[in-house]
Amino acid sequence: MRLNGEIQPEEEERKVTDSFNSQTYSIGIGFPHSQSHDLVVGYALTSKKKKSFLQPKLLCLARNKGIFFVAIDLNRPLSDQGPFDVVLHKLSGKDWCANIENYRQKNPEVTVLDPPYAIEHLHNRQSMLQDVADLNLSDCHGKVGVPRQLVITKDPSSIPCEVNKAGLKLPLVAKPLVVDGSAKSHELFLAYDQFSLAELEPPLVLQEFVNHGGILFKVYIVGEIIKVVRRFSLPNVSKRELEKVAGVFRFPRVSSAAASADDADLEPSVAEHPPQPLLENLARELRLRLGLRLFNIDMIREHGTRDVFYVIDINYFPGYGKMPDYEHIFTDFLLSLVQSKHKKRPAA
Ligand SMILES: Nc1ncnc2c1ncn2[C@@H]1O[C@H](COP(=O)(O)OP(=O)(O)OP(=O)(O)O)[C@@H](O)[C@H]1O
Ligand SMILES: O=P(O)(O)O[C@H]1[C@H](OP(=O)(O)O)[C@@H](OP(=O)(O)O)[C@@H](O)[C@@H](O)[C@@H]1OP(=O)(O)O
Ligand SMILES: [Mg+2]
Ligand SMILES: [Mg+2]
Repeated sequence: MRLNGEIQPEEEERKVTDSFNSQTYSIGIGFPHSQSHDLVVGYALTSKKKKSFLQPKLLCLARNKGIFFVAIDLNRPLSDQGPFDVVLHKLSGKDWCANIENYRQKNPEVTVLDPPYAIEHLHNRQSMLQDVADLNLSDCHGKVGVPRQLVITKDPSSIPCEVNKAGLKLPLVAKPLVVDGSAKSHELFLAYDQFSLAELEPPLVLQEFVNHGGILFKVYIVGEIIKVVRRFSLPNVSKRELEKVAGVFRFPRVSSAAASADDADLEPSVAEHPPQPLLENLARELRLRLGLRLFNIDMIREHGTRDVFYVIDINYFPGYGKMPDYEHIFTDFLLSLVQSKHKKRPAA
């Protein structure tokens, strides 16, 4: 069976191979299990996301489990397409948000991952961390907070004074306030003195830099599943360095690199993952409060402590393609959505 618009593993394989001009790897294409109802997942994703997420290994496994991925045609009304059981989306723009929200309300039987108003909450670096700050999570397994931060919306010349008034400690990480998927919204700076910050362009968030031994934990959430990976991050800034250096310095997307720090030879006190019960608490609370099922959390451990953690970033529908075992985790998650829907349905 081929659904209208369904992406085939072999098609995706060809595309991936063509675009990277790399070695072709062969994938066995199985037949869907005979199930009373296959699961149709409509997707609306950027081409970058399609490439990283819809990998042949995901499409193959999905097909074997009776899950079919179908591209949503953005030039046709959503109501004319499908029917879908699930809609996966990550696209920017007000039109798309209005469109998908309207579809969601008219089709309550379709699971839209996730509601656009909930995703919107993560598009601002102040609102994205508000729920973590409100949580004030501190239990016997550790403490999770957010670094102190200040929002600057206008007049960069007022920054030095605002930073003093707020009593923020240097160095500071300057981040664009709005995260809209553009490269610019990931342009970050490290500021060693408050005067140089006047060079930057608001709207910005100025966040205290927390020494964390150069290692960051990416906590991926897929529904109820949590998967943690280690990534390289910025090194500690010593007092001596802070006294000697002045200025603002742009730094690269160090922790987004596919190279994982999982196999690196690290100091155990830096490398040790955050305690599982703490992560479970945090993930459960954020899932509920944010109303999202697909996101990741960037977490760091304050250097020299065992159990003081900070959340510095939350991302919607992150790069799951880099998460080990993502194809199994994701297909199981999609199937669980339908199973829980059937359970909820009252007996006829
Ligand atoms: N407050 C902080 N203290 C220490 N390091 C930080 C802090 N904020 C950011 N960093 C470092 O800068 C990196 C990028 O910051 P952040 O994750 O906020 O940006 P982003 O552009 O949203 O990244 P992503 O690619 O994860 O979306 C972090 O992964 C971490 O290495
Ligand atoms: O670049 P990747 O695909 O790996 O995914 C990154 C993703 O980019 P994409 O959604 O365009 O793919 C980013 O989204 P935007 O903020 O730019 O919207 C953000 O979520 C990063 O945190 C992800 O990296 P990860 O946190 O998983 O390392
Ligand atoms: Mg980040
Ligand atoms: Mg981010």
